[in-house]
Amino acid sequence: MGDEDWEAEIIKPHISSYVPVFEKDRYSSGANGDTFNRTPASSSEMGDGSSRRDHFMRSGFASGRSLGNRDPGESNKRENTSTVGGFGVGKSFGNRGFSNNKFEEGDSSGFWRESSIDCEDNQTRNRGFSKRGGYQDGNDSEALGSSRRGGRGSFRGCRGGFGRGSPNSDYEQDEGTQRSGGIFGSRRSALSGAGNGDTFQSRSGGGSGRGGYKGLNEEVITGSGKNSWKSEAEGGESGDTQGPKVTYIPPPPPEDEDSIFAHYQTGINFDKYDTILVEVSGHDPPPAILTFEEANLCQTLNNNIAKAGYTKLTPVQKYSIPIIQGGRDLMACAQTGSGKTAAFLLPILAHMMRDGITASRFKELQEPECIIVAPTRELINQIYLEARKFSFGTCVRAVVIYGGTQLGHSIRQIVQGCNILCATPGRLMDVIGKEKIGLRQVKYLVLDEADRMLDMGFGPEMKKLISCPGMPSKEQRQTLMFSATFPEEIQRLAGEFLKSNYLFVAVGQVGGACRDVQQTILQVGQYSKREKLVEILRNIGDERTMVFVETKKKADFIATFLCQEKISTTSIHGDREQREREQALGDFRCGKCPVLVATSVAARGLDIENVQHVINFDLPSTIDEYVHRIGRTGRCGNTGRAISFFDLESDSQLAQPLVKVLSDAQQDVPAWLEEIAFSTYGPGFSGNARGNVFASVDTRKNYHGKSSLNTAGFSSTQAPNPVDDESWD
Ligand SMILES: Nc1ncnc2c1ncn2[C@@H]1O[C@H](COP(=O)(O)OP(=O)(O)OP(=O)(O)O)[C@@H](O)[C@H]1O
Repeated sequence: MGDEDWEAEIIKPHISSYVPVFEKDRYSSGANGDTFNRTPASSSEMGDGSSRRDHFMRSGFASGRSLGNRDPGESNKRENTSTVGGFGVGKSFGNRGFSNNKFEEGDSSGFWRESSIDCEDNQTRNRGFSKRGGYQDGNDSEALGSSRRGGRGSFRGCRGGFGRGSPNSDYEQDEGTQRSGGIFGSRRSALSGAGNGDTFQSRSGGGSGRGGYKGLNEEVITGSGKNSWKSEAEGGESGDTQGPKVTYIPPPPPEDEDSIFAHYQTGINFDKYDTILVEVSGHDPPPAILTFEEANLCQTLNNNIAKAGYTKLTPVQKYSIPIIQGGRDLMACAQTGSGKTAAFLLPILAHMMRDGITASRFKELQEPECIIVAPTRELINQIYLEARKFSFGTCVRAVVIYGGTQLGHSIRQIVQGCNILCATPGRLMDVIGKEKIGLRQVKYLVLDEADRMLDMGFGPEMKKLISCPGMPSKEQRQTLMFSATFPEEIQRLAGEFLKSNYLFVAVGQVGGACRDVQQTILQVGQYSKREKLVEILRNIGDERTMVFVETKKKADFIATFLCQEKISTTSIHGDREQREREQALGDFRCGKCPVLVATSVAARGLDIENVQHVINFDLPSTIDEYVHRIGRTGRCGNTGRAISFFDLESDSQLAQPLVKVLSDAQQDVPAWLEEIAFSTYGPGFSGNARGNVFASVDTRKNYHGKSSLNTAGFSSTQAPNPVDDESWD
């Protein structure tokens, strides 16, 4: 059953995007009201669905935020048992300033491939955004999320019908949602969507007074004509003159050395990294290094590496560090949790130390030598913390800026001096537009989660970035791309950003899952999922667990449900305020809430100690997303477990790639899953056939891959890839 059904069901009463606050006298609530302490439920409370339901309905929602007692999957099968509480108490459905504006779709430029996949929101948005003021009759939780933000008027940017990602996910809805319509041109006057010339209505229209179609909680990038690269700083979230201001200033990270260098231990399988095959392709790659000493880093960097607890290089580091030090462009693909961040930070820092830096404090225009972009706020913040750690005690100053926070705060950070700028794309374009950041000195451009940064959600932004005035051409800068997954079509797009002689490093199988994660696929129908989830979580006890669901509203729903079940839970997704997102992550990190229900916004990059379990309550729509999600556990040689609920009705299309990922990672493949894969794809499908170890490698057909064990000296005798005269670049 689709999400639509659920949305239809919940038209009234409205559902808050918040995990509700519960009655304090009954339950011990977390600091932000989001949490419950996990205590075993009494059998009477847990007895059956109806008692749970009653309990759930009775249980408070003190703020009047209510939630229907069903998950999205149950909507039209079960009787509607809408809760008491109504909506809107304390969460206004104020004047959102929606209008009936229509935006002509602009030219989608042809750079990005179109697909026929429609975005989630063509329907829901059309329901939702046509009202001026008042509340939306669309009544999805996104709408509520918007209203929560006090009438900011938002447009989430239908993905224009050409997304690889899950149409209902909010993954893109961090920085890129509202921009994901495949926009290259003006944001103000035209909204590129599917590129088919159709029109669709803006959710926010221009009525927000914010000058366009910003996401629920994002800054917008817009402009037209010669200024089209510029941010609509004056009208955007970041603008000071229009629309409600985003005032959130994130608390500064702790400054003491212990906190800066806090790290978790590598796991028992860390040494097994040495047995992973590595393939480097491209002309004339430098030899890999085996030790940190061989990298010839300066003493301060070496000290910082030691304080960070790094004694041995991971494979991606062994290969990437010399490549970057050699001045080459790089596309590197290595499994989740295997140290890609340090693989680019260390050589960049080494060069900056060697070459000297130019930025000075309190210059109006700061000109960083390095720009790092990542798709989510939490991830870019994490990268910043790594940059801060490795640059500790040096003259290099790293700064982080991201959406959902006060622009003035970002600018204040920048003007204090900025050599490495870690940014989400939207905020980056804002500060460029405000002429706080100049690009002339950029020597290193890093795209973390590069496949995500280049897809239709962020790709247009990235293309704008490299076209910005002042940005050195690709020949003059070093461009570095890292991810655990690199679909071939995205690799092709990357050519526009990279020098033609870039090197491609594949550690293990491109897009493969981390072998340290034990993967289990359970056949669970959607009506049984909640029960199964509770059963699993009770068995798990207090071990840290991330539960992935497909939509924001479901994240709230499941988090609320788990709280009802007295399982300490918090949630993170794109409709939550940044403050709430950070609080949720903090509560999860410190163990106060051992369960984090998340959408795909948390699927990539997040490195949280001790996440022992990932549960895919809903499987994602793409296998790459699956690989990233389960990669939140089993990091850095530690082991982890991933359990996925496979719903026969909705997940069959994933059976075949799942079988492949499981077998490639040497996991048990359930017979029933193979059967589904077989029946879906016919007798030609051979799920267990591993095929080429590097099934998907460097898409430039004229490059031989040179494989080696990452002991660097040893070269395997793998047959060379077929050579083709033609190279796409
Ligand atoms: N050489 C090393 N020795 C010890 N720990 C390391 C080393 N390299 C990285 N780590 C640690 O391993 C963890 C995972 O690293 P990182 O987050 O860079 O992985 P990643 O490959 O970027 O993962 P993802 O694909 O999920 O983004 C971090 O806690 C990091 O500090």
